Amino acid sequence: MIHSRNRRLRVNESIRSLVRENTLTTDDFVMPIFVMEGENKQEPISSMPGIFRRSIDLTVKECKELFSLGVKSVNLYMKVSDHLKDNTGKEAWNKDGLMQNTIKAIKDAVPGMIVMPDVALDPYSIYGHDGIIENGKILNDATNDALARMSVSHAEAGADIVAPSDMMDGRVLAIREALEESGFTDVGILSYAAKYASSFYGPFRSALDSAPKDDMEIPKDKKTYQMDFHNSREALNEVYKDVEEGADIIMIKPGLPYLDIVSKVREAIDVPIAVYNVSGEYAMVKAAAQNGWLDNDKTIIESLTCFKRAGADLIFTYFAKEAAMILNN
Ligand SMILES: NCc1[nH]cc(CCC(=O)O)c1CC(=O)O
Ligand SMILES: [Mg+2]
Repeated sequence: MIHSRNRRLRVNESIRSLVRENTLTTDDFVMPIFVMEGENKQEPISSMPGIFRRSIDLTVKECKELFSLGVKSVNLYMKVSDHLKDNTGKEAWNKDGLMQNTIKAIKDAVPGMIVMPDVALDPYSIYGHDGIIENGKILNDATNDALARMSVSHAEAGADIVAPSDMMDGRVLAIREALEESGFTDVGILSYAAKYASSFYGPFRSALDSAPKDDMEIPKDKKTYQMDFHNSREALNEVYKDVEEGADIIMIKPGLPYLDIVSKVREAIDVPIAVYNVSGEYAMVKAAAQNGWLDNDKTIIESLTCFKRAGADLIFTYFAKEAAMILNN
């Protein structure tokens, strides 16, 4: 006769919720946002149904809505006009640039919103790379100087936390030192510490027109700086270094196919862990849901909860608004 019956704790929703180990709330969400020049403009991103590029005014409106739904952080990406792109990425630290003006506008309208600008050169690079290029190579240290200037200009505009997503070595230290020297001791760094070279970034790159250019003279992919997806121990090596250099929060990216990495890093470190449910993961769920092959709402909540189970504290997800509406109901 069996005495131990695990099904006892599953007989109804009340008992299930009583013994539940992880809970998803809107407190966990960071919403990535795409911004473009202009006024009263909103353009759909075809590979990401339900996601738009918006001008600053409509972005502010969206932020108010997000905040009222309980989403208290946004991660900002700029669609940079072609004529502003070059190899140095200098538009990235223009005091009057699209990013800087967006940060100011959001902090003015929704002061409680945690604003996390993306720090990386790719949207500003004529080559679509996260670094400055010389003789066909991505320069590490020169790129770090640029990222530090960019971060300080974000802090001057009012950013709460800068989020370097480039994967140059030593950039967390370079950014931390520049922020300290400029007096921004309270501006945090969320570092994309273990970021893999992934096919799941496709829809994002088309949203910003930021894919590496097909040119014989430059690397055709990001494999000399982003990590090799065959590796897992290497993620710890990356994370330890960024924490030592002063990262306040570290990020694992992509998300769903990389939950083993999240779990492994969770066991190794005690700083908050962010995970990025990237554009390709969003596109897969949306495509299946639109075909009636998956239940949209249930699949979203299950996927996001799995990030919590794996050990993530914060979730960057394009589902943030939709998931907040589902959870609030
Ligand atoms: N610095 C680039 C950057 N920052 C965030 C993403 C991807 C996000 C997503 O796919 O949702 C990328 C793309 C890339 O590395 O090419
Ligand atoms: Mg690193």
